[in-house]
Amino acid sequence: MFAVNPHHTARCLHLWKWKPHVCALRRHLWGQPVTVWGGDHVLPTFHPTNLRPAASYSTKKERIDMSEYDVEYIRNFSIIAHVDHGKSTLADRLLEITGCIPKAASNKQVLDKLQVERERGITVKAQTASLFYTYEAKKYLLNLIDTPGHVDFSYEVSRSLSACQGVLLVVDANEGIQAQTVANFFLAFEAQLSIIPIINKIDLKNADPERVEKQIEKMFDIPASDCIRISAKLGTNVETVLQEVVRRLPPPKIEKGSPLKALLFDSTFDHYRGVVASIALCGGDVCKGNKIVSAHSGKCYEVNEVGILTPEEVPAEKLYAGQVGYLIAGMKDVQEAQIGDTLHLLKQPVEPLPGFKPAKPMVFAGMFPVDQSEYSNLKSALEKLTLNDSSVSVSRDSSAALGAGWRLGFLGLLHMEVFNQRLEQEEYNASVIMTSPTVPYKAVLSSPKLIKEYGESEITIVNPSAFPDKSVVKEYLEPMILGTIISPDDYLGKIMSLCQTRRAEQKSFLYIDEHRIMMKYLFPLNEIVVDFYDNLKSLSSGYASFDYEDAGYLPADLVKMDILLNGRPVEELVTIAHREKAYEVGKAICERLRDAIPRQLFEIAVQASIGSKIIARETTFHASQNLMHRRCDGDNKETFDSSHLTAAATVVAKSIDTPAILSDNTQFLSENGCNHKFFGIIIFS
Ligand SMILES: Nc1nc2c(ncn2[C@@H]2O[C@H](COP(=O)(O)OP(=O)(O)OP(=O)(O)O)[C@@H](O)[C@H]2O)c(=O)[nH]1
Repeated sequence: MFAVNPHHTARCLHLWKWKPHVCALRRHLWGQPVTVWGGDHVLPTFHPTNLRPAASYSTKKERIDMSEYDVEYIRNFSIIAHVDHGKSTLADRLLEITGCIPKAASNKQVLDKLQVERERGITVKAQTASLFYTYEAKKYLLNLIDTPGHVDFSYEVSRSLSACQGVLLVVDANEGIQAQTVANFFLAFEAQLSIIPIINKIDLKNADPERVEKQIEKMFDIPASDCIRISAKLGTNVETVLQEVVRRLPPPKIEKGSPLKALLFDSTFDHYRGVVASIALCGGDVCKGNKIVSAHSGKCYEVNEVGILTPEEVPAEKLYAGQVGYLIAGMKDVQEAQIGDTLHLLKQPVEPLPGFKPAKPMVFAGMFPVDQSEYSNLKSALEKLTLNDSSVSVSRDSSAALGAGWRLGFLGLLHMEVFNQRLEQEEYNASVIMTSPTVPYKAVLSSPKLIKEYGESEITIVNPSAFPDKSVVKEYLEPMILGTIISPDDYLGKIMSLCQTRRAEQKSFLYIDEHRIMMKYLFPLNEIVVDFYDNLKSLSSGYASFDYEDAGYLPADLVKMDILLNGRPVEELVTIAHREKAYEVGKAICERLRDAIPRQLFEIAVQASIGSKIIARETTFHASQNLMHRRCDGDNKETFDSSHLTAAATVVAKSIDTPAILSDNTQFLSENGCNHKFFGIIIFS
């Protein structure tokens, strides 16, 4: 549709020197959107001090002997909790007590190793650490998995739980049970794991552990006396946690006498060594030189290395039944390490383990290289990163304005932002343009010709520009979610009216203590995916929490809305809206585009249309109008953003045949870790 303008591309590239982040253009236009281990020879910095002195562990690559840890002395557990309730801080203390890391005030969220985790202060990738703990004169091997708290990463939690027999359910002594506490409890409960409730942050002035214990008793039917009160920050009572892990959690169930049967529950990619697979051994043992087979692909590999994480890699002579560790076996192709796969020895097949339900993407967006010559580099970066994050779905996509790219599916917007940030950071160093996110709609086709073409009558639409016309469709379906909101009852009225404006239907209502309520609502996914959580947080002064689960599809009266610039439809700006809200959405997009497109010496008509009917129109400001949109951050440094903004700027620029330069925006880090940005201006030169 539009020719690529090299002048524009060069300018965009120039702007990329600021290392842009993902922006929520949608916020603006639509009203609101592992560690990679060191090289083979990198030695672990930390080590189980109770096994060998530090001095002997500095130059040679030694192999640890894991044979003394018989299954009855093994405990595999995850730490689960609502966001910020202190999982990673508790993990730090457990690592210190067991000597995995030296005690130091600087130990802060040691297991959050990714740059994105450190910058955002949240866990996005589950992380394993093997702790060695002596209790009543017996040596125990405790395998701990620190998990993320945010709903977008609950897939990481459910995978981690498959390698465990128990969990530490951490609850903040001040905030009490929150939405993700409930969601995580049920994940553990459904997996039939033993649950140890931990009341954390008892050092806080407003801590009320008694109230939280009562909540736990009422909500989860766990006696208050089972709760352990701790301060992970100060280390108060943390040793008790270790003792209770040994006492209350069962050892792993293994198949005695079985040959190797290992669950591949996570993987990371190392540029030098290929796939580093996290495995839990349900039977048999594995060591260097073994020939193993993937039950999923039938491919055979020779094991190069096995080991444990302390949390750094420590190679082991052998891993035994019940143990959790890592395995490197020359899997070079990213498709080879299927999460949920069962590994067994060559010629000794076993019944494969049940595996995992594949992750279901909730949000889709287009991703394009800034410069098309970067396509193959970006492709390889994407392949590698998707190995570290298998919950992202990838398919090819192309756009007239943005060239060849991909359509990616994410578990939520935070997930999408984190994925992009990782792509730009770490060793991938890729510059990308992201288009506005959309949810996956479905259409039940009525046209026999189309049914034949697609090979099925129900199709999923992940790209709004491919939304089929009403004339060939029996009905449209939209994705639904069951949302859980927990809040003090003071905000009840405001929350209920917010939910009403989002087309939600209340399903249940419960007081979890005298003042806190838990409500369940059925929402269209599209209504909550972008700004719902922020609105909820701001109207409840930060006290309400929100979590959701998939609730299938329901019929909906959907329409495809085109956005026209000077009468020309712009493919990349197509959006899908509910008919009831189409006018509101169209008007908001037009107004934002009007503000976003800088003043010209001529006027630009911005219109929203459904079919041939124009439903909203705005005209851009004339150059003579003195309008100032600039916004700067606290330090008065200009920050700006590339992704969605650039997608819009590029298509807008091409639509009016003018090169674009992007300018400043502001950003803030909301409480749930979402990095939201607003852009201020697009200047055309
Ligand atoms: N006062 C106090 N603060 C704590 C305690 N434990 C954790 N914190 C603080 O709570 C904040 C969140 O702690 P994290 O350990 O990152 O929480 P998390 O549950 O791992 O967070 P996510 O991984 O993002 O879900 C940090 O600022 C910690 O310093 C505690 O016992 N007392």
